[in-house]
Amino acid sequence: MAQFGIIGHKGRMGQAIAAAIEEKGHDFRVGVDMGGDPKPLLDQCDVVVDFSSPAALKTNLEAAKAAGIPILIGTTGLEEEHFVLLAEASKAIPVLQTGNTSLGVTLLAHLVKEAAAALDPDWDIEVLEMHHRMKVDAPSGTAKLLGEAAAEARGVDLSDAMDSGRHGQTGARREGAIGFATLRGGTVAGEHSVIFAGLEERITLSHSAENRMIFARGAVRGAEWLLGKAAGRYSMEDVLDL
Ligand SMILES: NC(=O)C1=CN([C@@H]2O[C@H](COP(=O)(O)OP(=O)(O)OC[C@H]3O[C@@H](n4cnc5c(N)ncnc54)[C@H](OP(=O)(O)O)[C@@H]3O)[C@@H](O)[C@H]2O)C=CC1
Ligand SMILES: O=C(O)C1=N[C@H](C(=O)O)C[C@H](O)C1
Repeated sequence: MAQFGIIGHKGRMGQAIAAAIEEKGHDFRVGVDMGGDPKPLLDQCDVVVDFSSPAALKTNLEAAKAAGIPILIGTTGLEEEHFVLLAEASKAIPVLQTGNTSLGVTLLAHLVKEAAAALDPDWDIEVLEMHHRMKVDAPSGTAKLLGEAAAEARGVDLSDAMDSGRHGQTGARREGAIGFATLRGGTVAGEHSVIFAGLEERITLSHSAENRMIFARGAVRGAEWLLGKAAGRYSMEDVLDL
């Protein structure tokens, strides 16, 4: 049994993770929310999961480092500056960051990588996602993760290839672009499709989250896996040994 800390514990994911921790027979030790200081609390924990806000990342990494415990970060909407912080923290503690902790999406990313590597570069790649009306960032962390998988297989940088938010007189599709389209509405837990559009044929690889417990269970599995690991930067692919 491990002692868990949850940052963002009153949120949608925080609540689901508390349920998944109990389901797996662990102990939910401390919860941190907006305005709370994680530093003194994390001393009581073996591992911490963070599903809060990009603005909280620096403080959360510092608190995990001070407590000397692994941290799993599921927060999305991260920018370049946050990835620099993650790299720095991973020199001192085990850090797993991912836009999607579900086992299904982790496998999907693997399949996207294989498909993008196998298909000729004239197959256009588009990523489509839909989430609930309360989601605050776009494209989703998962959409970016899937785009990264495709970009890596093609040997390009996603920041160069990304084409997001088309509107108006866009001109013809840019050669080699990886396009992103975002839908928001209702209570959708998470829908992602990667479409490979060739000449007169199309392949679509998709994942549907029916409930956010899939993310919560994956987060607990990832956190369990981090216990006892050496300092370093880890992914869900490491957890599944893909
Ligand atoms: N990687 C994955 O598999 C998944 C990732 N996510 C991501 O997780 C994050 C949270 O999602 P969700 O639970 O739906 O969002 P919610 O808004 O429901 O929850 C966020 C929680 O974090 C708290 N919070 C906000 N700012 C801070 C801060 N500075 N310090 C500490 N706590 C803070 C909020 O408190 P308050 O309400 O007081 O502001 C709230 O309790 C998002 O980035 C989302 O995209 C979601 C699902 C799966
Ligand atoms: O905010 C959400 O809800 C989700 N966020 C993650 C993302 O941005 O991809 C993962 C999941 O799809 C749900």
